[in-house]
Parts: sequence; structure tokens; C-alpha cells
Amino acid sequence: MTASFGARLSAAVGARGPLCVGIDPHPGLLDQWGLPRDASGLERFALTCVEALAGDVSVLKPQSAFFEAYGSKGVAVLERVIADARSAGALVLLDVKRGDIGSTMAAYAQAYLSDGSPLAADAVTVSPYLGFGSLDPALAEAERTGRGVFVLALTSNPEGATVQRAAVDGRSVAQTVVDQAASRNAGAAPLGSVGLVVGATVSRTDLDLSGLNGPILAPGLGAQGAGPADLARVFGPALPHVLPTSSRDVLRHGPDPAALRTAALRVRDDLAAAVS
Ligand SMILES: O=C(O)c1cc(=O)[nH]c(=O)n1[C@@H]1O[C@H](COP(=O)(O)O)[C@@H](O)[C@H]1O
Repeated sequence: MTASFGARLSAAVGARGPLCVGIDPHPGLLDQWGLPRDASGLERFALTCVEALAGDVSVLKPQSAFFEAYGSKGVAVLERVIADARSAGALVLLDVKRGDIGSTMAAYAQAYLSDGSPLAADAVTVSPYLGFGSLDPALAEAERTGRGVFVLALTSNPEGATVQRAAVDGRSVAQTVVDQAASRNAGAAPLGSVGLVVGATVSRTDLDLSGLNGPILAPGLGAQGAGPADLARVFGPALPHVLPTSSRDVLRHGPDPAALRTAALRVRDDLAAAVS
């Protein structure tokens, strides 16, 4: 039987430490690395990240939009990044933030979570704002194939709060997302495969994360202003389930693969100390 994503993530973090590095090939970073703003520059950038990081970091998170911007050539690079990173031992979390009516969500599940699909990753980011239940086809396919989903709960951007902190029947919208993820993870060991996204920038979550039994992806470190010291304050007792993620603050150390790896491992060690 295929191991669940939750089990695979626990093992990866146990072996390699708590860090996800985002592969976000911003045009400005291509400039900084001396690469052209075209599909060949994108390919050099992304494959350098894989070469430097996939053997050491537990999770890599390519951001799909930066690849889609170059059309079919960019998507071909994304396919290669997913395959190469996985063969080098990293888990791949594809950041696509999909959300749609259930019947279309089934097609997204087919694209990103089904065995044999060229864009299948270990997990994807999804948006619950068409209703948590609309995500069911993705959750079901992830469970069937040993993959995972990370559901947006409290995002790192300041605009998110008006929707996500709005109250519904005495609970915030974000808390309803947490509670529904928790019910999907109930009984899973060592960890459920339905994760959440909660920004490290939010200062206070006002969320009860105690029953989640799943991973919490924490973006917002570095370029968006949060640091390792914020994690304990933001996540409190949920800290052991937090997977911090950073993109630009690591990527700015390229293009030399050794410098990139050293920077990532430094960030990982700082974060490991902060979450332990
Ligand atoms: O789902 C995400 O990854 C995500 C959620 C969120 O709330 N905030 C957030 O910044 N992200 C992503 O995390 C990455 C953050 O990049 P840096 O700010 O460069 O570390 C980007 O790819 C964002 O799209």
C-alpha cells in the first residue's frame, strides 16, 4: 500500500529538517542571476535550484505561475523540475492554489494528484473559498494516491484577513477551514495528509489548531517580513507541525549552487532551532 503523504512528510522532515524552499523564478531574480527572461533562463534557474537543494531540503515548492508565464515551454520546465526534484529525494509541493466547483476540481485532481500525470506532485496548494466540500475530489484522489493538499486558511498577505477572519456562526471562516481539515485528518498516524496554509506574518492566528493532526505550511518568512522568532508566538503549541517555507530570501543567494545550498541549510538550521 502507498504510504500516505502525512507519513512521507513526517519522515522527510525527520531526516532533512523542517524547511520548504519555494522555487519562484521572479523575472527580477533571473536578472540578478544573469539569466535571460525567457524559457531558457527559467530552465537554468529552476534546474539550478533543484541541483542545489533537492538532495538536502525536505520539500521544494515550485510556484506554477512563474512557469506558466513562459507558456508550454515553461510548463515543460515545471514537469522536469517536479520529476528531477522527486528523484533527488525531495518532496514536491506544487503551489497552484486551485479551487473550483467539484466536477472541475476532479480535473485538477487528475492533473496534479493522479499517478502518471506529467504534473503530478507530492502535494498541491488549494483554495477553499468555493466551499471546503468542493475540494472533496482533490482530497479523495490525494488519499487514494498517497499525496497531500495544503488548504489556504490564514494567508500571509494583509488583504486575506477581511475574508478569512470574518465570523460565521461565532467562528472565523479560517477556523471552519481548520475544523474541516481536522475532521479529514482524524485518526491518521503519524500525521494526516490534509495540511493548512497559515502565514508566519499574521502575528496572532486566533485559531484553535489543537485538533488539526496535519501539517501547517508557514509562508511569509524573509521577504514578507517574518522571521524564525515569530514562529513560536504565531503557532504556540502547534509549532511541531509547522513547515516553514521561504522563497526569495533563499533564492537571492544564487546562482552559485553551493552558495544557494549553504544559504538554505543556514535558514533550515535557524528554523529547526525555532520550531524545536
Ligand atoms: O500557498 C503559498 O505558498 C502561499 C500562501 C500564502 O499565504 N502566502 C504566500 O506567500 N504563499 C506563497 O509562498 C511564496 C512566498 O515567497 P517569498 O515571500 O519570496 O518567501 C510565494 O510563492 C507565495 O505565492
